Amino acid sequence: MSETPFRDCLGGPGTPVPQPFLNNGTGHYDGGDTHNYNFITGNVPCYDFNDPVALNLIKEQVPVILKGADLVSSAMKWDLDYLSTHIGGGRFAVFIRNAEADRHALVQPQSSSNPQSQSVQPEPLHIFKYFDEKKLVALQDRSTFQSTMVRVEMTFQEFLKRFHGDRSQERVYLQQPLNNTVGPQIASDFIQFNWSWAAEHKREFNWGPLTSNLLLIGQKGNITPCHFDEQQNLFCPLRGRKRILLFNPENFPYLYPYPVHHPNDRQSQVNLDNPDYGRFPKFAMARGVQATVGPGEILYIPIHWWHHVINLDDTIAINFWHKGGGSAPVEYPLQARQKIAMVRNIEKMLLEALQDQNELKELLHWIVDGRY
Ligand SMILES: O=C(O)CCC(=O)C(=O)O
Ligand SMILES: [Fe+2]
Repeated sequence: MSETPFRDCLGGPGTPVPQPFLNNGTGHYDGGDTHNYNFITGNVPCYDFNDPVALNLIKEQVPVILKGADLVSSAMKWDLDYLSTHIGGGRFAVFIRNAEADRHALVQPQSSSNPQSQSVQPEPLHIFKYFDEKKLVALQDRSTFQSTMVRVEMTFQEFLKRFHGDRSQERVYLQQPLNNTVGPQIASDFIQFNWSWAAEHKREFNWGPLTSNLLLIGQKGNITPCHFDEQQNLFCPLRGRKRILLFNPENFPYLYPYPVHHPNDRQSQVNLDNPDYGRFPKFAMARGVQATVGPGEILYIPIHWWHHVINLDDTIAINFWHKGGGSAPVEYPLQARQKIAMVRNIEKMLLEALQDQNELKELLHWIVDGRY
């Protein structure tokens, strides 16, 4: 119970430590976990599913692992074969990283004088840094964005072919909200989720409505780099383990998020595996916690908490994203998450007024330089 919150959890003392990433001699990344990150100072606590201490932590927006959870018991049988048979003929969003595309990107001349864009090398193949396609279309200075990741919609069978392909040449990550194209067996499993638990606790936690259940199917070694979401998240691994590094919202200035208009909005510019302290000196002040979670466990990722997700195995997971709620009375001083929402709104408001993304930086200097 509460006195030994780490007992019997994947990430707790006495449990297997994630094995080092293997470089299997072919020079390509082979999953696992090399790093003892010096900015990680502790483990996320782990409690029984219905332990009131855990439920209270969620209410206070503190990450926690729930074990013995029966929220998605009916999906514990989901594996690639089962999904392949039952998921139906719909199309699924798949992010693709491809070595050939990276080679091509490297020889493209950079047209801009922007120093950032000239020094950018494509990320290693296993990094899936999310980008917002709508923001990409609206981006005025394209030279500030470089990605060789593409999002392609394909059938599950097409995805499987790529999933089992040569991972030194191509990596894939399926990330698709469950929708009504799934076959009747998956729909029936979905209906059997413990929706009464979810509804009751959503109320107790003061969350808004459920927005989606994202299905994620990733390859061992794939990484979703450090970002935050504007949603409350109950993250449920179904197959394989994930190691997740988490930073509270106070770390916002230390993690250097891209500007709100940038396609990589909400992502950190810092590479956690090789931080550039010259460009991002305040990253030295970042402090985080970690969790290794597997099937039968749920990780609560609070809204505005940064998270960096490492797939230690081939994985299948489903999340429950909820709107934040926000009916709590405002107390001063404001909390970091409230300041983040405020900062984002101010950036959006100024952009709308200026109608030019390139003018924003100068205007912000007008406000601050020599004055504050
Ligand atoms: O599992 C992953 O790779 C990413 C999950 C994530 O970022 C989320 O559910 O918000
Ligand atoms: Fe996320």
